[in-house]
Amino acid sequence: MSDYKGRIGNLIRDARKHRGLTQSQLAELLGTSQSAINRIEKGHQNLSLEMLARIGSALDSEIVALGAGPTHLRVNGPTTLSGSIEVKTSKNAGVALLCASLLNRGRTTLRKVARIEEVNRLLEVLTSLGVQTRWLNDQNDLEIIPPADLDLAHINEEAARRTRSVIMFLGPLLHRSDSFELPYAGGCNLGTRTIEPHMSALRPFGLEVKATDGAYHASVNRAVEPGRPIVLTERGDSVTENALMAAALHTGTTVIRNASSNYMVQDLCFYLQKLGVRVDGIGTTTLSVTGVASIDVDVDYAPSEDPIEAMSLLAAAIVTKSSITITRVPIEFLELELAILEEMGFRYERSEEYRALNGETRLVDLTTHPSELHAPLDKIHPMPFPGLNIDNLPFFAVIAAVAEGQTLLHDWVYENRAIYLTELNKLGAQVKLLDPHRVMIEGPTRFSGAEVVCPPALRPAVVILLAMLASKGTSVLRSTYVIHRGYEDLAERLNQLGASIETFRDI
Ligand SMILES: CC(=O)N[C@H]1[C@@H](OP(=O)(O)OP(=O)(O)OC[C@H]2O[C@@H](n3ccc(=O)[nH]c3=O)[C@H](O)[C@@H]2O)O[C@H](CO)[C@@H](O)[C@@H]1O
Ligand SMILES: C=C(OP(=O)(O)O)C(=O)O
Repeated sequence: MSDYKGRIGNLIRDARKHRGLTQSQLAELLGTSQSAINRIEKGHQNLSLEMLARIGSALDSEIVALGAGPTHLRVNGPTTLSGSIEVKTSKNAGVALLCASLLNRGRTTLRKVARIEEVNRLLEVLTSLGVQTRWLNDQNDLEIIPPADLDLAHINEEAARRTRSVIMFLGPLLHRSDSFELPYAGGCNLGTRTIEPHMSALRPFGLEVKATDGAYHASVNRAVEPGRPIVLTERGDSVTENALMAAALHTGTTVIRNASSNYMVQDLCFYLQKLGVRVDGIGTTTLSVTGVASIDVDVDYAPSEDPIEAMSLLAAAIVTKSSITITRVPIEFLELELAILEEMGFRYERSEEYRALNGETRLVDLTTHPSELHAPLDKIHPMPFPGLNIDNLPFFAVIAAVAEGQTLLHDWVYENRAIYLTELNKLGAQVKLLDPHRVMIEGPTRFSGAEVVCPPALRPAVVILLAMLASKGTSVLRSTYVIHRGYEDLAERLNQLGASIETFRDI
């Protein structure tokens, strides 16, 4: 019995850390004392079901759900990987296209969609609005049929709050309704992520949004139209997507300046073209969109492969000093990353280029060779595309940890992401946080197994998993929902390459 209480205490501690709360902060949310939380976490306290439910809701985590507790991974290392693995389509194009399907009154079929939790949350939201969605086969083809009228009053708030992508409903919805509400967007906990750029991009289409009581209250003034080019205040991916979607159903030509030309934006542009929207300037920072008054077509689109998953697999091969073949790598979105890796001494071969199913994106197969890496001469920092991808930066932390010498990583983008990289120290790395945006990494590292709770951010969580593959002994990575948010069957697929990763639950 006391063991049972201890296990529940551990679950609560993990969920609290995952939310980034101290014991005192959780106590405050529950109207109790820090010492009570301490007793609960140590398993020294009887808990009523009601208290468990309150803790669960304060931590946004179901503490006790029969057979459905959080999943953890047990990793036995060190591993050498071998064989071949195919890159899946991207999370970020997947979610953008799900939002964009709301522009179309006809049926959208998306091919080979990544079957990940972020997509599942958006599908739950779409279903709650009355959209019919259906997985068609084990190839992950997905059919989406919107209703004549969306049931915005019954939006699944719980699902919506767990993803940031719901913010991309603003662009399509402003054409469907004069006033509507959306719950606040979630996503990775990376510090404050402003939505103001979205507002200033959509204001020219008459959208006004007030954010109060946990919701965005949107109203649309149909008399307002973009009279001059829309200049994005940030070259963000989802803000560009929102502006594109708003422009798609605006008759006339809208010019969007300082647009992101990143991979998910390009996939959205190709999809819009299939819907009959004219988009010029794809791949550049000035997009010109000639919209149509209504869209009602049955359309089929295949988003491209995920450059971030490809980078994750490259990092897996590098830290485990393995030779593997990674197929369907969207090379045009990974060229800079590979150039830096080459400078660091990474050896690999690449095949001839071929096209993704969207007929546009250039793909290659890469075969990695075990390489002795050294630190790069200059610091590594991300930039909007064609710079080094912002979501790829964390993978350079674990790569730098196996390289000889000192590497400086500068994540100017996110307030809270670099700090999670210091979790690598639990496995023996030397990652020094210089300030909230910069880490200095000293290699090479002899990783050794440890227990780590997933940080509340997708990429840093995967980085820790990859270091565990290279760690001697057994490691445990707890509460892995955040990884499933962006990767399909990652552990199983790494196991097919020879890793030893077991998935388990506490209760
Ligand atoms: C669903 C989706 O597609 N998510 C991606 C998208 O999120 P998303 O488009 O939502 O990114 P954000 O709007 O949160 O931007 C990321 C951060 O960069 C800052 N910023 C961005 C652009 C800029 O020119 N200047 C600037 O300062 C923002 O203030 C923010 O702090 O883009 C991020 C940055 O590539 C990626 O990490 C996310 O994976
Ligand atoms: C930050 C990320 O995602 P999101 O925008 O969905 O939080 C990511 O993909 O690394």
